[in-house]
Parts: sequence; C-alpha cells; structure tokens
Amino acid sequence: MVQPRIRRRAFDTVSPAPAAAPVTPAVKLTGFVRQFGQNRVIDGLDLSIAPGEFVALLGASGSGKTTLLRTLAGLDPVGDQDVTTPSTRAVVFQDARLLPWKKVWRNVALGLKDPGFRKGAVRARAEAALKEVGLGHRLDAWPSTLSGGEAQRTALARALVREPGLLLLDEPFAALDALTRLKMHDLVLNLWHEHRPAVLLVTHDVDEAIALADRVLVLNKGRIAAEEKITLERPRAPDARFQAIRRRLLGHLGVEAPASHEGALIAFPTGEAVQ
Ligand SMILES: Nc1ncnc2c1ncn2[C@@H]1O[C@H](COP(=O)(O)OP(=O)(O)OP(=O)(O)O)[C@@H](O)[C@H]1O
Repeated sequence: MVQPRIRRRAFDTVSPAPAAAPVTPAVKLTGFVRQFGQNRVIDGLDLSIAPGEFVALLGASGSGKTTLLRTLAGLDPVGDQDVTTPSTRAVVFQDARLLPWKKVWRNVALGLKDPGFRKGAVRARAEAALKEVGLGHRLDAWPSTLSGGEAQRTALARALVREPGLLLLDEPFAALDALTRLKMHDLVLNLWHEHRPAVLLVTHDVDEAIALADRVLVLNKGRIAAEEKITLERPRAPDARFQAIRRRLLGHLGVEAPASHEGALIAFPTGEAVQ
C-alpha cells in the first residue's frame, strides 16, 4: 500500500505559540460621524472599549462628549453607521432624574427591563440594588426628601439593577460637594469591581478621570486626540506619577496646570525630583 506523502511546509516544523484569543470589544466605533446641520460634532471618531474596562472622557465644553455618550446609549440616531455596544446599557446623568411621584424603590424598579416580574420580586431586586449603594433604609422615601448624593446613589442603583454591560456616566458627580464626590468615587469603584461593566465616564475633572479610569481619552475636534493609560494601583494618591499624568492631560486639553500644582517640587520615590 502506498503511504500518503505528508508534505511539510518549512514553517510547519516550528509550531508557533498559540495566539491569545482576541477580546471582542464591548464598544466599537470606526470613523463615526455625527453632524447637526453644518456642525460636524463627531468627525471620523474611532473608539474601542474592552469588556469591563473603565474609560474616562475629557474634552473642552462643546467638544461632543455628551453627543458621543448619547450615541452609545442608543438615544440618538446613527443612520447606517456601525455602532457596537452591549445590548444592556444604562446611563447616569448629572441630575438624578428621579420621578418625584414614585417612591425611591419604584424609581429604581424603572431600571428593570422586564415589567413581567411580580411586584414582590421587583421590590426585592430594587432593595438589593439600593442596599449596594448604601440606601437600603430609604426604600419607601420620596425623592424630594433625598440629599443630592442620595439622589445620585438612587440613580446609580436604577442603572445597576439592569446589570448593564455598559455603564455610561455623564458628569454624574459634578453637582455634588467635594466630600460627597469622593465618597461617590469609592462607591462607583466598588460597584464596578463587583459588577464589572464597561464604563464610559464623561467628566470635566482631570483628577476624577485619573483617580477612577483605566484609560483617559481626550476628545478634540470630533476625534480622540490623546489617550493616557493609567496603570497606577487603586486607591490612587495624588503622588508624583499622578501629577505627571495630570500635567500631560492638561497639556492635551490646552490648559496650563494651576500654580498650586505646577509650582510644587514633587519628589519621586527614587529621590529624583521634578518641578
Ligand atoms: N440636538 C442637537 N442639535 C443641534 N446641535 C447640537 C445638539 N446636541 C448637541 N449639539 C451641538 O453639538 C456640540 C457638542 O455638544 P455636546 O453637548 O456633545 O458637547 P459637550 O462636550 O458634552 O459639552 P459640555 O462639556 O459643555 O457638556 C455643541 O456645539 C452643541 O451645540
């Protein structure tokens, strides 16, 4: 019997290491355009966000941050352009947007997609989400009795109860006082660790972006003009490495660092010093 001849190509003799499986992005836009009349706000933007990645978006006022966020939330038409996002998305805006005539738990229940749940099950899920944001004791409160921070916590619970693959945060802490904002940062990071959605946080606050995100993007003229990967371990102290990233991002935004930061002599742990 004639044995079949096995022909080997030269490169078959050395097996290549198996390539790591490519991660399918949670969010993908390629050459995305959004135009209002003659105003081309988003102009050929490329964006990819990995599942579970926390991305912050900075940009001057009017640079198109909210327009981009609304696109990813599915709130704006995209025509025949390809916009890849997870099927379940949730948005938290600067104002909590609670319905004043519904109790807190019912506001949270609005986030649930499936209206077919029995009332008891809906309340139980709303309660679990409210407990996660530290409001397990305010289920039956009216929104008008909540503080600003509590209202935003409720809005976060309403978003989380959906178990979103993508959480979109449009300056959610901007209206809060500094101390409440810091507490909200901790809360958001804890919730992100627990649920691991991809996050896109729109903010004007460079420090907030560096404190929270895996990657900070700068939007300018309708495109991603710069990006910084933040590999600092969390929780992030405003140390020399933080300040260096801050200076670079402010530079990308065309802003000079304020004197209080710029003037300080910052020592690296190695003893190296930067002005
Ligand atoms: N529905 C709309 N119709 C017409 N123009 C719009 C509409 N929405 C946004 N724009 C315009 O698009 C541009 C970008 O607006 P957008 O709100 O996305 O900016 P932004 O970066 O979020 O600004 P800010 O930081 O001030 O919130 C602005 O010039 C705005 O006037």
